[in-house]
Amino acid sequence: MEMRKLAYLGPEGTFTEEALRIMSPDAERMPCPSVSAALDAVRREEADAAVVPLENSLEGGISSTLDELAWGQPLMIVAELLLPVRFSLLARPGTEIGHIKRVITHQAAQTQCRNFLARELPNAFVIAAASTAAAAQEVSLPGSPYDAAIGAAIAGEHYGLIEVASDIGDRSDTVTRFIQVTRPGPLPEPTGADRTSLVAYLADDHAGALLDMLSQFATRGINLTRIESRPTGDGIGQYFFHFDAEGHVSEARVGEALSGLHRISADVRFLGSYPRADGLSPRIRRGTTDVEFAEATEWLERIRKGT
Ligand SMILES: O=C(O)C(=O)Cc1ccccc1
Repeated sequence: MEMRKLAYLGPEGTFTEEALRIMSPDAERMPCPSVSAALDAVRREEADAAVVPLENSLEGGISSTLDELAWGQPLMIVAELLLPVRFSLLARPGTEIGHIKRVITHQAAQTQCRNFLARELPNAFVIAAASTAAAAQEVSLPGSPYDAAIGAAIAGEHYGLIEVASDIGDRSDTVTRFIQVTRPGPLPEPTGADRTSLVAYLADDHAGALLDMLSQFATRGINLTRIESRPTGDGIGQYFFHFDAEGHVSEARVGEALSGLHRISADVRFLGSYPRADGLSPRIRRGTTDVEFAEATEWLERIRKGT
């Protein structure tokens, strides 16, 4: 079998690379300079799949990924992974913490190390990089204007930096959710512990418009694991919604909720049904099993035929 080629948020040494190595240890790796570049590599068929960060337990959704999935040529999530992340302060050998004035890192890392930065480096400027490894690489360049990077300890090793401080995250139990994305195709088989992701755009703005969308899930007994509003770009107050729901679209209650959502929305983009990394199965409410949906459909057919 030909080796699968996986694009990811690079360069070498990102947390995303760590996630990719766990998800697909045998794949060929294609580091990309941004989430957009990784997803576009899949769209252009230069890669079979991409691994990108989606969500963090401290910060919520990673906006760049959410927006990339919502617009452009559709892509489909086929797998997810939860990865605990630990941050280190990385600098060129010989650097003392007292001399660090300019720090570079990924925005998600900055937010997760906010307390450390306020306490230990209150006067340092923090500059955003495309990834934590891009930041480490930048600090390693001769004549770099940056004194330190925040990233994985392994990125420090890779780019010849030392760990000035380790485990500097505000919480030690922070987890990041990474996804593997392909071009639309056959769905992963249902496992009984699945997640379905989608985005929905409002048909018309009215009181209770979001409640109407949520009701589609609620009346079918579907628990949501994430909901996020993102601006459409059309002006202040114009939003669309990301939903992660428990279950697989092949299950009746999830399918019915999605058709209901389709009826009341301007557009629904299906982003995939795939196994949950935590393996948790939903509690299925009475009256929402596949058997009960099938019985109800048969009953309706009988009364319509008058039999
Ligand atoms: O920049 C990285 O290394 C990434 O993979 C993105 C990221 C940044 C901070 C926390 C989790 C993921």
